[in-house]
Amino acid sequence: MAFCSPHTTASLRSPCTTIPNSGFRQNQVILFTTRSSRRSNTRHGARTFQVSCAVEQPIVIGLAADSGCGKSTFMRRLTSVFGGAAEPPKGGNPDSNTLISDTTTVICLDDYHSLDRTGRKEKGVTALDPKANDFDLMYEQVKAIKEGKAIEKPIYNHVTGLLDPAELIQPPKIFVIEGLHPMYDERVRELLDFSIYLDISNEVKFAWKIQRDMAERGHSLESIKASIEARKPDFDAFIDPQKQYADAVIEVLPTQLIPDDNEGKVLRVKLIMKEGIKFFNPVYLFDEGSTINWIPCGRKLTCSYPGIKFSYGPDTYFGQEVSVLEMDGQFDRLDELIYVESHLSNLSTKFYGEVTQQMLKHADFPGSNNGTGLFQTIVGLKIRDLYEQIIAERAGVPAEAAKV
Ligand SMILES: Nc1ncnc2c1ncn2[C@@H]1O[C@H](COP(=O)(O)OP(=O)(O)OP(=O)(O)O)[C@@H](O)[C@H]1O
Ligand SMILES: O=C(CO)[C@H](O)[C@H](O)COP(=O)(O)O
Repeated sequence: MAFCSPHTTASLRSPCTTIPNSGFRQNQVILFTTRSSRRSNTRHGARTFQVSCAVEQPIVIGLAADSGCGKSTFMRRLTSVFGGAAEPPKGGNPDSNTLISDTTTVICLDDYHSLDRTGRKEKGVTALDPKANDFDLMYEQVKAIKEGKAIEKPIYNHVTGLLDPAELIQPPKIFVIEGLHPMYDERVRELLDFSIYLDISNEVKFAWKIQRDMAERGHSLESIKASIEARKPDFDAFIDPQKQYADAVIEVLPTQLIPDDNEGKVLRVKLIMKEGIKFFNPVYLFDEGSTINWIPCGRKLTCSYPGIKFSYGPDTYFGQEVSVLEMDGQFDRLDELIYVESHLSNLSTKFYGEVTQQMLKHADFPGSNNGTGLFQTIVGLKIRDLYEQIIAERAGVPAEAAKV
């Protein structure tokens, strides 16, 4: 237990002062307890009370996906839910893969490649192969962060293909590990408070890769095809199986609204949510646990061809009970999303229309007119809620008191 200052009246959001050699620092998650009784004197709402404060350990979120499958876009939506912009560490390596905001630090697990680009080529392994990654170090460092300790994390430089000198990472409130293998190693998996897998079907992955790598990186169609084919066996062996461990999966498929569609522009997106996860109540449409098909196009929602279809219901996924919310099609007018939002429950919003507001705020992000953006935003809100509930439980206060 570290003291802010004895007998200070403070609010839940007040920062502690730095306590030398304590491992505690300013602006970390702070829990308040009185010395006499934890529960009876904790702050809720506008009441304040005399406190001492202890810094809590970060919560750890895992986000898994193949390269080019929307992890960065998802992270931008997540950090926005917490209210701040994420930036690379100030004054550090310009090729750092890390993004830091007031609340979150996102590290890219590519930084745990044990073989650089040349090393992989010499050994004939891809970056997806566990042999090219240092899982012992990954485990030790994620564990250290979770215990509230700073780490010296290596950097994999995507510009040069080399392993650069390490960067200092301080424990944040929310630590996100994104990349190819957040749920691969059982020890790392056990450290995760919540995990997400972005499951992009081959057809869609191909369409996105072409769009980005041809338009933005000058790659040829043939080289993109070859790169996808070369990665596929290792993707199937080491990356894809992680989805069975995820608490939420966002699955992106070609639309079923256009027969034999091969353009990949209209998407069918599923949000697969595991049942029975502490602090995570799956979102539902109309009636929890029922099976629902809903075509909202009409007076309240403008839909051009091929329209929009929602489905919701219980299912099983790798033998586990899940709820699945599905959206096929795309929005014509994003402001009308409020109509859809008003029919969804358990969204963990703080006010009516927060999903729509978030979507409008980032209307220029890829996927903002379809289920990818909608479900990424919803998962971001669920993570905020999970965070607040974990913090509240640790503090022994009602969840309301730990709102960010
Ligand atoms: N929801 C989406 N809808 C359409 N295109 C998308 C979507 N998400 C991502 N993309 C496309 O995929 C590209 C890669 O997205 P993003 O940078 O978020 O992925 P990433 O997983 O972080 O990639 P990498 O690991 O290679 O850095 C984007 O430039 C965009 O072209
Ligand atoms: O799958 C990847 C994850 O982003 C990359 O291909 C891997 O990190 C290797 O990077 P590079 O191609 O820059 O050498």
